Amino acid sequence: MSLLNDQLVERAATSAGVILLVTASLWLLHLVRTLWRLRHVPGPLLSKFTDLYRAQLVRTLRSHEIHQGFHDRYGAVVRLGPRMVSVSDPAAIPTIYPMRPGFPKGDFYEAFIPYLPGGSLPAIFTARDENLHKRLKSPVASLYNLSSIMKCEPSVDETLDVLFEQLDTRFVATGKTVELADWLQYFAFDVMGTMTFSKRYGFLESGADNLGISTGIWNFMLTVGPMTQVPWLDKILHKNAIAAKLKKASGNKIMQIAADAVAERKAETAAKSESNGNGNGHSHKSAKQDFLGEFLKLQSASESSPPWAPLVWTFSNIIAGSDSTAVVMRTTLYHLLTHPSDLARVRAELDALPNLTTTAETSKEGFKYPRWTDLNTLPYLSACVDEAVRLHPPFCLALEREVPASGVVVCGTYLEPGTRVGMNPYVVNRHKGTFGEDAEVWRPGRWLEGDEEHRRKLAGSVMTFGAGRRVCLGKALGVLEVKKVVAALVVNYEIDLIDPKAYTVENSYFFRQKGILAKLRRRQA
Ligand code: HEM
Repeated sequence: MSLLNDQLVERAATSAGVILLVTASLWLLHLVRTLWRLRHVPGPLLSKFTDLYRAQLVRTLRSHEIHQGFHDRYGAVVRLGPRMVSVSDPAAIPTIYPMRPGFPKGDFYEAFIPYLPGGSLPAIFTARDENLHKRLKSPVASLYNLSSIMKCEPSVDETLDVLFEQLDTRFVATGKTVELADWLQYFAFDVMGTMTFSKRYGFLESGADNLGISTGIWNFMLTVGPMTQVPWLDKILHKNAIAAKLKKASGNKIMQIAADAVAERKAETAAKSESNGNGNGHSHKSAKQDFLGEFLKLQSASESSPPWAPLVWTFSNIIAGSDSTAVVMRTTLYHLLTHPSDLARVRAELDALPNLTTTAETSKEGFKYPRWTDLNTLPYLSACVDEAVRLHPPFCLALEREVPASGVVVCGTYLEPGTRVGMNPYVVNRHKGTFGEDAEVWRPGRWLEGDEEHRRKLAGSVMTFGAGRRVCLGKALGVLEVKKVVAALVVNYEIDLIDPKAYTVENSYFFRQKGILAKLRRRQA
C-alpha cells in the first residue's frame, strides 16, 4: 500500500514538473519572441515587456507629456508596448491612416464599447470591422457635411440665447466670478442635445451637471484611458457578464440617454401618424428637424443599416461631439484671454462685420450673433481656432491601427503584421520639423504665413481630428460651434480673467481643462 502511494506521489511530482517545465518554456519563448519582434525599435525598457507600463503612464494623467518626452529622447518611432509602436512624424500620416480600407483600428478601441448583456454595441467611432463601419457611416455621412450643418446654426443661436441669459443673470448682474471652463462645457452639451434630439439636457438652466453626464464621461475616461493600453485586462475586468453584474459601466448612462431619446421619438412619431389616421407607425412626415429625425428616416430607408443604428448614431453624437468641442472652445478662449493683442485683433475683425445683428427670431436680450457665413471668412479668428485645435487636441493618446498582413515601413522602420501602430495628436501637432522651433507655444500667426502649399502642409500635419478613412465625421460641425460661441462671447462681453495660472489640464485619453475664472461685463453697443 505504501509502495503504491510512493509511486503515485512520484508520478504526480513528475507530471507537475513536466507541466511546469512546458509552461516555463512557453513563457520564455513568448518573452523572447516579444522582445525580438520589435527589437529594432527603441523605447523605454519596461515597454518591451508589458503593456501595463503604458497603462500606468495614462493613470498619471500626464501621458501626453511623457509620450512627447519619449519621442524627444528616442526619435520618431518609439516602442510603447511589446507589440505597440508610436510615431511622431506627420510625414507618416498617409501611411498609417490611409483613405483606402485595409489598415483597421486596433483593439485599443474595444475599451470604449459599452458592454451590454447580450453583446457589445459598436458605434461609427469604435467599429473595427471595416464592413460594419461602412454600413454605419455611409447612410449618415452626408448629414455632417458643410451644407447640411449650416442648417444647425439656428439651434446654436437658440442655445447661445440660453447661455447668455444665464451669464447675465448669474454673473454680470451680481459681479460673481464665472468658471467659463464649466459653462463652455454646459453649452457644448446643450447645443448637441438641441441639434441631436431637440432637447437640452438642462446644463445651462441649472448651471450644473445635474444629470451627472459630464462627470460620468470623465469617470468613464478615467477607467477607459488606461484600459485602451491593455485590452486583454479590460476583457477580464470590465467586458464580461460577471463584471457587468458587479458594477454598472459608466458608458451605459450615455447609452441610456440615447436609448430613451430614440424610444420617445419613435413613440411620438407613431402617435402622430395614428392621429393623422394613416396608421403607419413608420411615417416620419412630421419628424422634428434634428439629427434623430434624420437618423430614423435614413435607417428605415436603408436596407444595409441595422435596426439599432439610430441608437448608436445618437450615442455617437453625444459621446463624440460634446466634450471634444468643449475642449477646443476652452483652449481658444483661454489663449485669447491670455493674449490681449490676439483678442483685440479678433474683436476688430468681428466688430467690422456688416451683418453683426441680433437674430430677431431667437434673441430676447439684444445679444449679437455673427453669422457662420461671415465667421468662416475671418482670417485671424480662423487662425486662432486652428492654433487651439493644434495645441490641445481633445484626444491625447496614439490613435492605434493594426498593421495589415503585408507589414509596413514607417519612417524607415519595418513593422511586422499585427503590430499596433499609432500617432498621438498631442505629440504630432508639436513636431518641430513641421511647425517650427516654437511649436510648443500659442502663435496663431503661423497659420497666416508662407504660401498656400505651406499652409496646406501645416493643416495636413495636424492630427486633432484624426486622419484618412476614419477622420472625424463631425469636424465641420465642431468648428462651427467653436467659432460661433467664441465670436459671440467676444462680441457681447468684456471678459477679465482673474488668474491665468488657475488653468489646469489633465489627460486620460480625453483631455480636460479647468480654471478659466473670470468676471464678465456686457459690452456697450
Ligand atoms: C472639435 C471637436 C472634435 C474633435 C477634436 C474630434 C476628434 C475626433 C477624432 C480624433 C476622431 C478620430 C479618432 C480615431 O481615429 O480614433 C473622431 C472621430 C469621430 N468623430 Fe469627432 N471630434 C470632434 C467633434 C465631433 C462632433 C461634433 C461629432 C458629431 C456630432 C463627431 C463625431 C465623430 C464620429 C462619428 C467619429 C468617427 C468617424 C469614423 O470612425 O468614421 N466629432 N473625432
